[in-house]
Amino acid sequence: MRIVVDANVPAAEACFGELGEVVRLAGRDIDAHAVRDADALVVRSITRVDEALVAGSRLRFVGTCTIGTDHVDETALVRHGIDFANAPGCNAEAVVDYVLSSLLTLGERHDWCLTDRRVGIVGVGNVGGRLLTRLQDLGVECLACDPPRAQRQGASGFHDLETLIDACDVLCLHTPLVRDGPHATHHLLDARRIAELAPQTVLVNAGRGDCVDGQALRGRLAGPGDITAVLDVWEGEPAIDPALRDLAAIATPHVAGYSLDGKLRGTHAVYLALCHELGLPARIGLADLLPTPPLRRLELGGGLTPEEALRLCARAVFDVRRDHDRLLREQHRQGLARGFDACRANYPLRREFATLGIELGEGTEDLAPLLAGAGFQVAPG
Ligand SMILES: NC(=O)C1=CN([C@@H]2O[C@H](COP(=O)(O)OP(=O)(O)OC[C@H]3O[C@@H](n4cnc5c(N)ncnc54)[C@H](O)[C@@H]3O)[C@@H](O)[C@H]2O)C=CC1
Ligand SMILES: O=C(O)C(=O)[C@H](O)COP(=O)(O)O
Repeated sequence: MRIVVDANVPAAEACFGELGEVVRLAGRDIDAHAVRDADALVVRSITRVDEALVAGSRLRFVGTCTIGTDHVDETALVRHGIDFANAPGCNAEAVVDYVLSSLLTLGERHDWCLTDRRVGIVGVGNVGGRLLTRLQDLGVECLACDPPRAQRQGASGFHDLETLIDACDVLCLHTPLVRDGPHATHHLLDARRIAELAPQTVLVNAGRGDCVDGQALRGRLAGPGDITAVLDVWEGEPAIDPALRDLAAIATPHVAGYSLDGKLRGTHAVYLALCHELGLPARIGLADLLPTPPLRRLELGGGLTPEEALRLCARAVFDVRRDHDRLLREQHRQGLARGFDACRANYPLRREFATLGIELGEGTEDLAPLLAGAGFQVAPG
């Protein structure tokens, strides 16, 4: 059994190696020729899996170690009798860490507290739902917008996008890219909606680049310049618009979900699906793959405001400013596309907030609900 695997899938040998011969290829180099003799294909989001890729192959399984599936033509796979799996929820916690790190950074820069903001969440699935829970646990007021869920479950608890645009200080997009149909998300934030954002709004896009009209956003940032953008995803990746990048307060190369935990969950979910497909027992557990985190415990003394304590703990695990700086540096060094991809291929070790245990020293016990709400493990000192 020959299994072609994207080079950016961690632990592929450990998982898929016991099922067959693993052939590693850069995601952008996986083409029809590369999969012609493959039985299974394991990708991430940058390989377009369509009729042209699979038609002349003997593939019987395709797995993507990602949440998003917009790079996969599932109809073509069905046509060719190829089974398909993705990894729902695998890196949702990492994306939430990314959003919290970004908002804590902007709060520090602009002298506001996260807990004073009203946050609108567009797309309340695995990512948006966990963001909602963590923000509410932090005491942040949130409004949710998810028309497909509202249609299925009833409108209670959901608002329309216009309400969020009118009422929220922060707007976080966590929608999949859907090109057609009643809930299409392509340019969900189009020129009109971008113009309607109130001055001082913070827009976070960690869904898909095409959900926002980048040209209109660039115009708003370059013209009035009265809103703030945090962009992890872009139209035209990897050759993103450098003018938009330079206008974004935080610009990162599609790495919001790039915790090691999230990536390994993605690999493991697809491994389980392939084992199931082959009727074989899954011998590798997720715990076998996850190494001990480099920082396991942090003890807080006194003297910090709640927001400072939160920022300190968040930055001990993940600091989004590192990824912003790396993107600028690598794109200046290597050019837009190569720099973008290099940041992702050589991504430094990152763990999730939940891997850090926080001990509360005397006088800091009151911070427990806040830090637990942010996702850390909190133990009394
Ligand atoms: N930047 C990154 O590294 C990552 C980006 N993503 C992106 O985030 C997306 C969301 O991820 P999950 O929450 O795990 O997916 P999910 O499928 O669990 O949730 C997506 C939610 O969006 C809602 N939705 C669909 N159309 C909508 C519309 N027009 N308006 C508002 N809501 C709408 C759906 O009903 C669903 O509840 C993924 O599809 C992927 O494109 C996911 C992980 C990492
Ligand atoms: O899971 C998703 O969906 C994502 O957007 C991934 O984090 C993207 O990772 P790569 O496919 O770009 O490695």
